[in-house]
Amino acid sequence: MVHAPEVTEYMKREASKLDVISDGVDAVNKIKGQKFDDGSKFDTGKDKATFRRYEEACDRVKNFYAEQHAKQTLEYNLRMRDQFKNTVRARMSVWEAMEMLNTLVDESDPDTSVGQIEHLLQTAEAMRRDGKPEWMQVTGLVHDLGKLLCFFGAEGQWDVVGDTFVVGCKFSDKIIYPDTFKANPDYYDEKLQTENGIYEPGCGLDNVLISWGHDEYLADICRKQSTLPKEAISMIRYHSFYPWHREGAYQHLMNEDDKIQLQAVQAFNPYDLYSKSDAPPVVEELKPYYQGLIAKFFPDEIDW
Ligand SMILES: O[C@H]1[C@H](O)[C@@H](O)[C@H](O)[C@@H](O)[C@H]1O
Ligand SMILES: [Fe+2]
Ligand SMILES: [Fe+2]
Repeated sequence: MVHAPEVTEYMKREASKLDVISDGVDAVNKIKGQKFDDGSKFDTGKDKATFRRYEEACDRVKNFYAEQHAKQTLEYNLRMRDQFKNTVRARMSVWEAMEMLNTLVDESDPDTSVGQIEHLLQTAEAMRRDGKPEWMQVTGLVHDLGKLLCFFGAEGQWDVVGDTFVVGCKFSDKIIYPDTFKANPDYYDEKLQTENGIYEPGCGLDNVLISWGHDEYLADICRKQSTLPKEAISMIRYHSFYPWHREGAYQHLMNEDDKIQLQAVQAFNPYDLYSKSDAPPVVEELKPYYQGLIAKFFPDEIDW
């Protein structure tokens, strides 16, 4: 994997800001014990502890996860990957995709009920305010575009949004509402419920099947059709992977490069999560700036 020099430099600066040592397991533990969002200057205007309170969430959120955890099986995952490989659902620009998402309200999210175009602009704007590099701002801008799946024949929202986890090995107890996996057929398959399941220890997360949804879908599109660096692809692919990037699960499946990718994802996370309480952005005012950025990393039209 080639890392552009400016990306490597950026990651070094982030790492030193967060006081993260590059040894992966330690990095996770160290980050877990401290506030890894300290690198961001923006003020949420809301206590950070009030985000992601799933025990107190409304029934909409609880029902969503009950359904998702019952239905995301290994078999389903493989079927979806196969179905998506080499097929195109639509052709449109990044901005058109953002507008299409405008009407979607995410049922899994206890922290926001604004349309997705606003959430994307809030994320990117928080990064811009903090002087983050352009490739990262554009990553913030597009990171949830995979939710377009909702318009492309998804069965519901359970196969599009929500936190993600690994399928094909034991369901981690670091996933929210872990008891709900008792309704998943894989839970009763002994081969799939060992620590490693179908994987080799240290195989690297590139080789691991993450539950199907907007992250896997968009990461694949950006890998193939954008010039974004690997760190950006990881920010997209793992941004919902809270059991890993926040709770430290699945360390036994990581390889050396995943340790670097983890730092990138942790640098991304506060902008995604805490910008949800920012004032709603004025879409038309921001459009020219972000269209300029999009043009630097994406072709005019994308195969979705
Ligand atoms: O409810 C949210 C939402 O669906 C986000 O887009 C996803 O990235 C999060 O992980 C999830 O918790
Ligand atoms: Fe997301
Ligand atoms: Fe998001």
